[in-house]
Amino acid sequence: MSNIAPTVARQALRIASRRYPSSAFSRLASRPVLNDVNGRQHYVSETKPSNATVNLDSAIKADQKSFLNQTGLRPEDATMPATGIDADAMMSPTAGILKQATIMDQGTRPIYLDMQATTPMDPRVVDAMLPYMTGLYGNPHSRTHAYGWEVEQAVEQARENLANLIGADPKEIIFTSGATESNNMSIKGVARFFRRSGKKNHIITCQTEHKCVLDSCRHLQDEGYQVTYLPVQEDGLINMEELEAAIRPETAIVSIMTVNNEIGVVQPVEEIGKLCRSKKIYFHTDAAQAVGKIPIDVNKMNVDLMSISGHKIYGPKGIGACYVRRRPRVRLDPIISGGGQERGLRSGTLAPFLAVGIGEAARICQEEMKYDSQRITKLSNCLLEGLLSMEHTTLNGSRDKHYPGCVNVSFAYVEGESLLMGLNKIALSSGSACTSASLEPSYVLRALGSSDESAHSSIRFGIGRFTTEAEIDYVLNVVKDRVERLREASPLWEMVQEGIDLKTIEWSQH
Ligand SMILES: Cc1ncc(COP(=O)(O)O)c(C=O)c1O
Ligand code: FES
Repeated sequence: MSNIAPTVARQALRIASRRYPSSAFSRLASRPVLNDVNGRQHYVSETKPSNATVNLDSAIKADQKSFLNQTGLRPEDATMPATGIDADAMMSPTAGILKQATIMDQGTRPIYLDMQATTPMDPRVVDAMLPYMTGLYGNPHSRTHAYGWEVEQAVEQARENLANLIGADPKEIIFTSGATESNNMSIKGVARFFRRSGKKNHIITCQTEHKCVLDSCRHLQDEGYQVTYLPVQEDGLINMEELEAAIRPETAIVSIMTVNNEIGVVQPVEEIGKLCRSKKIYFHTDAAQAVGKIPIDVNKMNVDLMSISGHKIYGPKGIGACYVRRRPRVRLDPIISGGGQERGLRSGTLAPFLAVGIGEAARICQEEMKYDSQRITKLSNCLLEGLLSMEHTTLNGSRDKHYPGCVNVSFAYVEGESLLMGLNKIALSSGSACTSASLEPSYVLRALGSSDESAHSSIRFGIGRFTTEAEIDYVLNVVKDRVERLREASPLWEMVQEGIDLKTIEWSQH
């Protein structure tokens, strides 16, 4: 079907473009098509071939080559440590670094280092989705004709890809709108099922979870549930003994995330799973930041429910999945009722183009995890070594139990917001996207025991599949420069340089 699908889509496009000559349809229809080695067709972007048809390595090399052509730099200059390169010169319109920030052609943009908030869609994902937005428009739940069958087949293939990525059975994958919905569905669903049986009324989670987990628990407290919010240690990890001590006979579910979105620490999920299984308690993990980035096996980890998000794995926004174990069977009440789709757990017509998107994203993640992980680790080490070479600079969270694509660093004696403003040519965040609008210090860093000042002076650098070495060089150079300048302007920094211990000073109150 993969051979037929794009052909049908192109036919639909041709018809639509004849009918609406000045529409997006006609622009799409006039784009040339390339066949890949499997005979699949891909639309070619207006300026360069789709990445679907080129090896990523050669794409990166081609990008570097055009960067060098534009800048006139020699290859050895472009890859050498950042110190010799003037950061502002690199950002000049002729330098091309801004354009390198995005693989799409949407004009110049800041360098994107906010991969925890969202990732750009991989062009191969866009290619896979396109036919399902045009010619293949059937309802996947239609059983009586080909329009339904052909999209159902594509949705099931996507389900299989996701299942393969986490070592599950495709029947255990429930499509949702994203990790927020999957978290709500898992925690509220299990809690409400148990309340009906009147046996269990206790949940265990952790203080550094994503807001949607914490808020789901708060809602359940309003409904009469008891919730334990476990603290974390200084390195951001939970203490297994504290978890064990928190378990009660009435505990229905333990919800602890795999990779933290602010500091990148990896919780001991395998141990948590083992403990929960031995106590016959369901284990849910929010793996939005982990799936596709680090190896995940739901059976090895004894996970019963797992939340996954499309837009964190180079797939589309608005779709995610929930892994719900079948053996032993996990019981939960659906939060969305209706036509009984998705094993009755999530009613509503599926969006096939989004399902195909997350499925293709999962396939690519699985195929390229080793390669991506090596690249990201190399870039991350480079960035981290460079940042930590500045004095009074620390990594937040554990260094060894850590996903390298998330580097959260505290710059003492620098005000975080001023630093972010000084770094306006880099898209960065000082915490999670949903809370960064407030100037409150991050609750995650506070839970690690950071002071307000330290939490305020922290920045999260998110490295991903399309981040380049030149970008990291540039970022390192500018951050060093801005931190130095801000510190030079700080009276506190001057006192520290003079050897005064700030803790011994009694500040007068006005
Ligand atoms: C750990 C974690 N959980 C849940 C979410 C929410 O995911 P979604 O945007 O798919 O609802 C995010 C993303 O912000 C996240 O980082
Ligand atoms: S020196 Fe390796 S990424 Fe900068």
